[in-house]
Amino acid sequence: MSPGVSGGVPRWLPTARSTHYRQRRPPRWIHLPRCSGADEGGDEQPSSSPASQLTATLRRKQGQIKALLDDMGMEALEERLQGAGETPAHPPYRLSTLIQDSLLRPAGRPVLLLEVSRAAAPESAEAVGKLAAQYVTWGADAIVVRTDLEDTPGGMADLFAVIRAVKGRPVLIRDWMLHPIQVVEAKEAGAAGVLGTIASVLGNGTAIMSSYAASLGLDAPVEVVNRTEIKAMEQAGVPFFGINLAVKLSLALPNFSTDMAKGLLGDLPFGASSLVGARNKDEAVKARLAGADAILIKQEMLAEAPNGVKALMQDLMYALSGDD
Ligand SMILES: O=C(O)c1ccccc1NCC(=O)[C@H](O)[C@H](O)COP(=O)(O)O
Repeated sequence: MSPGVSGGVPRWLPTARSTHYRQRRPPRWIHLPRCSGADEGGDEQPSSSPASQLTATLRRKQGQIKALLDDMGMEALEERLQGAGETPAHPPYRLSTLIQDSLLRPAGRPVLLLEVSRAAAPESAEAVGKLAAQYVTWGADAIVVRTDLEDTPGGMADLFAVIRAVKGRPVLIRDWMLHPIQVVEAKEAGAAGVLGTIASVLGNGTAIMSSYAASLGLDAPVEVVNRTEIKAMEQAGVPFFGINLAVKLSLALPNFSTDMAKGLLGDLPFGASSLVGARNKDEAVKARLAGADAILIKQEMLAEAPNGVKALMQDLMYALSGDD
C-alpha cells in the first residue's frame, strides 16, 4: 500500500489552490484530443480487433462531446469550466480520503468500489440506484456508475439516481473521459470522481485532465499501462493511478496480467494512490497482495458471483483483509 501519510494528514493530497491547473488562467483546452492509443501505427486493423473497436468507441464519444460543445458554444463552455473551479466539491477527494483512512488502520483491507450498470439493473435509473444502495449495505465503500450510452440508455440519469440512492457514499462516474466538460458535469452531479482518464488515449492532455479534476476536488485515477506512462505522469504531478487488468489498448503487451500490475504498482511514485480493476476474486486477491490501495469490483465479477453479491462481498472482505 502507499506510504506517505504523516500524523493522519495525507501530505500529497492536492488542494484546490495547489494544482498547477488552478494556477493558470481559465481552461483553454477546448479541442477534443487526438485518440493516440487507438490510432497509432497506421496499419489497417481488422474491424473486429480490440484496437479498431476502441477507435470506433472513441470516435463515437468524440462525436457526442463535439455535439455537446457545439450546442453550448465557446463562451458558455468557458463559463462552465471556470465556474466549476470556483465551487470545488465539498468535501473534496472523498475516495483518496477513504484510502488514506484505510491505510491508517492496521491490517486493513483495500477500499472496495463496486460497479453498477444497466447490465445488472436494466429496468431504469432508479433500479440502478436501488442496486447501488444494496451494494452499500453489503459493504461497498464506494460506487462506480457506467454512464456511456453504449452501457446505458440513461446516461447521466443513472449517475443522478445512484447519488440520490446512496446518500453520502462516494460515487464515481465511469466513462471515456476525453474533455474537461465531462469532469464539470460529473462534479455538478455530485460525483466524487471520474474513471476513464486513460494516458494512452489522451497523451499530452492527460495531465491537464488530472489536474483539472483535482482542482475541482475530484479523484481522477489516470489509467497507465507501462513505466514510461508512469514516469510521464509522475513528472506531471499525477497523484492517483489506475490499472485495468483487462486493458486492450496496448496490444504490444502480450503478458499484461496481474504480474504486470504488480510491477506497475511497485513503480508508482511514493505516496501515490492506486486503483486496480478486478474481474474475478483471483485478480482482486493478487491486486491486494501487490499493494493496491483500492479495488474496482467490476460488473463481470458481480454478474458471475455464484451465490450472489452479498455472499461475494463477505468472501472478498475476508479474503482481502489481514496481514499476510
Ligand atoms: O476498468 C478498469 O479496470 C479500471 C481500473 C482502474 C481505473 C480505471 C478503470 N477503467 C476505466 C475505463 O474507462 C476503462 O479503461 C474502459 O472503460 C475499458 O474498460 P474494459 O472494457 O473493462 O477494458
